[in-house]
Parts: sequence; structure tokens; C-alpha cells
Amino acid sequence: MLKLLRTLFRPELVLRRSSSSYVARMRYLTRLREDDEACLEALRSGRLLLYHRLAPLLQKTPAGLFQLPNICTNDLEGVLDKLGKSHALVKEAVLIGCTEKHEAQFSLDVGSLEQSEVERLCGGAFIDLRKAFFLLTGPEVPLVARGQTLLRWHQTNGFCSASGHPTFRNQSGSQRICHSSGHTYYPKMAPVVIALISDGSRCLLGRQATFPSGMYSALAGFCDMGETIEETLRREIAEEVGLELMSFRVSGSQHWPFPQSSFMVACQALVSPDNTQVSVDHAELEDARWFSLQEVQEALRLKKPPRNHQGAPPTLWLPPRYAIAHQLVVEWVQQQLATH
Ligand SMILES: NC(=O)C1=CN([C@@H]2O[C@H](COP(=O)(O)OP(=O)(O)OC[C@H]3O[C@@H](n4cnc5c(N)ncnc54)[C@H](OP(=O)(O)O)[C@@H]3O)[C@@H](O)[C@H]2O)C=CC1
Ligand SMILES: [Mg+2]
Repeated sequence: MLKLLRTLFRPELVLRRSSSSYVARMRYLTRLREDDEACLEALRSGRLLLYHRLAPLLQKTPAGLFQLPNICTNDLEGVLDKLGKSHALVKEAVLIGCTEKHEAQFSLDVGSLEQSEVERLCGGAFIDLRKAFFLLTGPEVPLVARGQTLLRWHQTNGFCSASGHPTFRNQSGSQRICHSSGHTYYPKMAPVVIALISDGSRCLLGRQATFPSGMYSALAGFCDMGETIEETLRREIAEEVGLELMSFRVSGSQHWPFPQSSFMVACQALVSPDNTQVSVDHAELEDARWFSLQEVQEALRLKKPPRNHQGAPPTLWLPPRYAIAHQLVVEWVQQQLATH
């Protein structure tokens, strides 16, 4: 009964009741975005997430777990001193959040420094973000994604698309301005709809040729200009696997830093059990298959990627826990267990 109630009132969609500390934190962040001086001041005592060419710095704990190292501005200035570099690099940090204690959090790309030297001095390793998603487990994962995506946005939006002149960021990095055209640019996300399709007892997962061996995910597609969520979903599912949807419901959403920055709208979708013949568009997907509840439960129990040997049928491997595709699968399993 409890499981059924949990399924009906999905806890992830229940907002935490706002507290005055939350309001104060959001107002503090707004002030830092709008006031360059206040932002610089916050940077002096802030915490930094370091990236090298967009790969975040991770640290391994004695217990073998991975975490983001706790680096403050002073620490980085010490590293810059040791490398004989100017402290000016610190000001390139972009604001990505703040802790409950109003400690501002920033991300900074130190790609201009020697990677191995920074790793040695900071005690960690720069790891590709896709890999980092499999290694990190804490609540810091969305922060590390946001940090990377904002840095990428600044690195690729240095010029105004109207005038061709350079654009200039504010101190927090929440916008860029072209003084010639007067345009203000804000970081953008591309909307994507992702759906876990079920026929009532199985779920449909697909893989692209670039995925790691054995990895299957929920089906996803970018929204075309002017489309609604429903239109994107129906079109993508028809295009990619040749199926007609019966119904769907929105289950959640997530920012996803790939390929540039996507806003994922996640859905649970149903097809009729009489209409399950999959016809894969191989230009989009390498494969798409129906998986049983048992196969999916086994995949959820795996701690490490399976060793899939060539020729043998691959063991199912799911996207990392943080990925909304993974969360859709978990939700689907819970629904199956609650209703059967
Ligand atoms: N968080 C999660 O759990 C998951 C996230 N995803 C993400 O969802 C996104 C979309 O999935 P995918 O199946 O690849 O999408 P699509 O099925 O829409 O196919 C991708 C193709 O769409 C075209 N396209 C249209 N608009 C855009 C745009 N704004 N940015 C980039 N390409 C665009 C490109 O084609 P062309 O190059 O021919 O123009 C691209 O190769 C990906 O970024 C993927 O990382 C996917 C699964 C799980
Ligand atoms: Mg797709």
C-alpha cells in the first residue's frame, strides 16, 4: 500500500517547503549576479570547482570513493604562486551557487595551467565529466554539471552573433554583453524530451553506437522549434522506433550538460501491448529492445560496468544514477512492483 501511495504521489515532484533560509540564499545569489563588487568579495571567501579543459577535478577518498575537493580561493592562489602564475585567473571563475552558510560556489577552468602540476598540487585528477557521473554519488553532481556547462557557454560565446564584436561577461558570469550591438546574451539550454516506454510489462530501451558496450537508455530527442512536449515525444518515438504512443505523463526534469546544455523533460509513456513491433531507424539508434522487469532489476543491481565479450549477448548496463534515464527506469520498476 505504501509503495502504491509513493507511486501515486511521486515524492520527487513534491517541492520542499520553502524556508526563510532558502529565500535568503536565493536573494543573496541574485545580489551576487547583479553586483560585480559583491560577487568579487564573495569570490575571496568562496569555494572553487576546478576544471581542466572542462574535465572536473575529482579526489579519491581513503575509502575509494570520489568527491569534489574542497578548494577555496586562497588555496588556488597558493597553487598559482607555486607555478609562478598571476592571480588574475581567479577572476575568471563563474558563480554557480552557494551553500546553506552563504559560502559562494564558483567554477573555473584552469586549462591554461599544466594539468599534471595542478593535479599534484591540489591532490586529485581531472576526469572527463561523463566518467565523473559514474564515479560521483553525492548531491554535488548537478553542481559539477552546471559548473561545466556555464564554463563551456562562456568559452563558446565570446563574440556577438549580430555585430561580430567581442562580448564581455559580468563578474558572476550570468550574462555576456556586446557593447556594439547592445545585445545581452544569457546561457541557454536546448529542450529535450526523454521517455521510458512501456507496454505494461516490459520497457523499451535503445542504444547509440557511441554508448559504452551493453549500455541502453530511455529514448530521447530534441524539441523542434515550436513543438510541444507531446508533439516531440510522438514524433521522436515514431521516427526512432516506429511506434505510436497511447499515453504519457511527465515525471520530472533535469539539466544535462551534453552535448552543449540540454533541459530534459522526462516522461513515462505507454504503448498498446498489441502494438510493440519495433522498427529501429539505424541512422539514429544502433539498437532498441524490450527488456523484462527482471532484466532491468538485474542491471540496477550492477555496481560496475559488465565485461561484455565480443560475440556474446551483452549484459544490460544503465546510464549513471544521476541521469534522468536511470531515474525513469527506477520509477518504472517501482510502479511494476506496486501494481503486479
Ligand atoms: N540525462 C539523461 O538521462 C539522458 C540524456 N540524453 C541526452 O538527450 C539529448 C538528446 O538525445 P538524442 O537521442 O541524441 O537526440 P535526437 O534523437 O534528437 O538526435 C540527436 C540529433 O538531433 C539533432 N539536433 C537537433 N537539435 C539539436 C540540438 N539543439 N543540439 C544538438 N543536436 C540537435 C542533431 O542532428 P544533426 O547533427 O544531424 O543536426 C543530433 O545529432 C542528448 O544530448 C543526450 O545526451 C539522452 C539519454 C539519456
Ligand atoms: Mg534520440
